[in-house]
Amino acid sequence: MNTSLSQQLFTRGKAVIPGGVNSPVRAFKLVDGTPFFVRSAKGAHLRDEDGNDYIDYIGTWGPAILGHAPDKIIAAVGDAITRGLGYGTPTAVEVDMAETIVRWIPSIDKVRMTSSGTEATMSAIRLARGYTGRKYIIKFEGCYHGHVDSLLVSAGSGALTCGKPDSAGVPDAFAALTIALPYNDKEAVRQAFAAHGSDIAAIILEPYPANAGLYFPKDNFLEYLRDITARHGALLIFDEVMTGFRLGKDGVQGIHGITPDITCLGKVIGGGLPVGAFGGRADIMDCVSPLGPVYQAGTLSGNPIAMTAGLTQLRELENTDAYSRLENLGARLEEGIRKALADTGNPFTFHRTGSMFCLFFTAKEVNNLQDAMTASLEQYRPFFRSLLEQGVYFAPSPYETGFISAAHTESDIDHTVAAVARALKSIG
Ligand SMILES: Cc1ncc(COP(=O)(O)O)c(C=O)c1O
Ligand SMILES: N[C@H](C=O)CCC(=O)O
Repeated sequence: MNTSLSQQLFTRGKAVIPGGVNSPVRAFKLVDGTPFFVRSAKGAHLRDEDGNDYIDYIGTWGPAILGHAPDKIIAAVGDAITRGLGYGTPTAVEVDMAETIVRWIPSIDKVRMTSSGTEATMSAIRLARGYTGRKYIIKFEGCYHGHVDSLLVSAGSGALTCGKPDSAGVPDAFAALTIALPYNDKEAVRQAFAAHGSDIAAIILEPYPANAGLYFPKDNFLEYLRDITARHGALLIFDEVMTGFRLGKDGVQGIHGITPDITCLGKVIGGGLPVGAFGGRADIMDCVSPLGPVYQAGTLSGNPIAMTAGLTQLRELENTDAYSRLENLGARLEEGIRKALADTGNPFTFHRTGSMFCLFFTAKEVNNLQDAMTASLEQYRPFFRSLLEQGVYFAPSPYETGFISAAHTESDIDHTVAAVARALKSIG
């Protein structure tokens, strides 16, 4: 595979952009590689500057649930830009977007749009502190909530990939207000509330953690968190930036029948453009400025082009059989990968829910960050490289989740399964 143009661009990029990338996980640092530079994308495929084609399982890190550049989103955005790129005034499409989110997610009475998932989680914890008048936030090790100062404590995703789960630049005084606990550990949560109960403003979590691999709640962990927060007057914040509208219309909360107080959204609701949102119960959301004392704002928040892209994507999800297609494609991939693992005698752990999946290079059951860290990086590296050389793009880090889009074809999936089988054989 010729990647000379990508290599030249990376050299130029590194001279003027830290690490040559605008978000660390793109740098291929952990897999000792050179990132490919994308020229165009359509459906489930990426084309790089050298003309190589890849079946993509990153999907812009989640937003591209219908695949890249879906015709309907491109047409809607094309139409919207003829009326201007943004006005800094309220628009009809923002109201349509808010009504759609409120209709799909029963725990949300009111919602405020932001320009990223980071802004959504940052605003949500400020709101929780403002509403409760308390200072501590509980998060879980390996969960990633964007690059919010006080949430870059035991963080997943690029922070974990780059070996910096506790970022430099976060004052000790901020980090001291974040209590990081192991996911799925009810006893640790109980002890934190026993020690600090009346000072805990909120628990924030990815209900299905997907930034240190992908793992799931067990033994009614989410129900336990709902109960203990309610008993102590703390808020429960579900960060569904990744899972919201990806796993169905009402996210993980819908799957488990849990009502969080605040929900953070992003990725899919932007249709590929920069969007985030946080929403929840009316009495909590009414604490947000201009109604209440918690300040929150954004020059480009609710940008009409981004709202148009996101709303078009949500309507497509509502009006087509996309979720059942995603489940079928996911099941096909899972069956193929499990067979490849069995055929090659590899005992690795594979997790999937709907269109999200993760292969851990460990035989251990994975229920938290510590389990996820037992996965072998030495095996992931050549596995990743072998796939890439076969034109299949999995995440350049074992701590990220794979995404399938409704634009993947059965033949894409079968090609991928064959590539995975060859990659597994090649690592022995
Ligand atoms: C669960 C979760 N929360 C928050 C974020 C932050 O979103 P963004 O990168 O749009 O700021 C991300 C991804 O980056 C995420 O996966
Ligand atoms: N895992 C991250 C978000 O979900 C990856 C996106 C990024 O940080 O660039």
